Amino acid sequence: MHPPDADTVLVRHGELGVKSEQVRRKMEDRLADNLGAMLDARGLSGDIERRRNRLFVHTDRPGEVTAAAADTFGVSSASAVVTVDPTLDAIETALADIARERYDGGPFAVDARRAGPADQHPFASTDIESEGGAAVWDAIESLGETPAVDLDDPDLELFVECRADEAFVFCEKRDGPGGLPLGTQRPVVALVSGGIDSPVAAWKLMKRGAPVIPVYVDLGDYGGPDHRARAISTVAALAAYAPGYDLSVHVVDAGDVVADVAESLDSLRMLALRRFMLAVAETVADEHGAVGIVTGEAIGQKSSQTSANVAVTDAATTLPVHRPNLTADKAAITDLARDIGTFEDSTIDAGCNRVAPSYPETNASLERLRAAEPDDLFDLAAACAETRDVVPIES
Ligand SMILES: Nc1ncnc2c1ncn2[C@@H]1O[C@H](COP(=O)(O)OP(=O)(O)OP(=O)(O)O)[C@@H](O)[C@H]1O
Repeated sequence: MHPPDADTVLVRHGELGVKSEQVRRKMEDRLADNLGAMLDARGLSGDIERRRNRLFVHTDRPGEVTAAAADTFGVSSASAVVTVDPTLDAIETALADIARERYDGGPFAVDARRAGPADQHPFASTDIESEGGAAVWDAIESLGETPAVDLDDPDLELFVECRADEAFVFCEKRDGPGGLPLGTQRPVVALVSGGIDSPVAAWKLMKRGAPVIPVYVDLGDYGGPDHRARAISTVAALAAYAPGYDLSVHVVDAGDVVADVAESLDSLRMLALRRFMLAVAETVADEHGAVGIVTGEAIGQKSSQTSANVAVTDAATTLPVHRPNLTADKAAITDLARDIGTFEDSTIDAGCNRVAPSYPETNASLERLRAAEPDDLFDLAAACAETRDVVPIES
């Protein structure tokens, strides 16, 4: 919901404000570029104006631009605003106009803030709230309704940000993902299986500014075309957050290796496969200048993810393995998957065969694992990675 006359979207970016001037400016540039790409991807137009600690998008489609900003990494919140003179009269008029158009029953509240030196305006923020509140009250009465105020749980919340030269009046603060603008960190390889967890993990790295290079390891008879298609469609859902970035999926055909490992290893099977996948990811990372690998693992969620097993799988690569889900409960990961739009694709029935053994090791030692896994496991990983397919994804 936005003011009927809104022609500007105010975009806030929380964490950038604490950076040094130089870093902040670079990150703001990146954020403005990413927001521009997001608008283009959605067929929206708008002039992006940069001001200290804020971006302003001047647009004739404020609702859709607000939604686009709220999907852009680095944005903490966005509001479609009407801009008025920083006088009590002008603010009251704007508040009353919004109330007349947007009131739909229930209590209201006015929340005002004033930025800048205290003597800049001949009124305080509390004056805006009380005088503005009275104007809203009258506006609701003029509709033949009975107004009520509830500062804690209003149905209609009206906001005012009053600055030296102008005041912004709005009725929604839409939360963005927060984090940092995409592209402000070096890329990482994302091992994406298409399950619930790994797309969420990749999204979390993107949220902190790191572009991802998705890698899917095709398990052959243990996976199949549906499993592969599922992984690709979860990446397509992630790509909606990253217009202008290449999220092509690197599909590595590992059917023979998986079959071999499944036949020759029992309780250590999954750990050898995970190490194989990390080695595949490292090969792709080296080619693309990526500086880490992200997986969807969470401590103890599966037998291959006990704290002991995570330690032995890590030893397969010299790159850092990022596990942003590490301490998250499954329910929280699933909620986030729903919020970011990957859940639906992740839960398509992929009809794959179970590769996990009935009695998996939960406390593996590196010595035992090295002795059991094929001697040339990492050479095989490099060879499979070399012959991979790259599946383009539209963003
Ligand atoms: N076929 C695969 N291709 C790429 N990465 C994979 C694949 N299978 C597993 N991984 C990586 O290893 C992690 C742990 O594997 P696990 O077997 O728990 O995955 P999953 O349950 O199939 O999927 P998810 O972890 O995404 O829910 C995954 O989160 C993912 O990062």
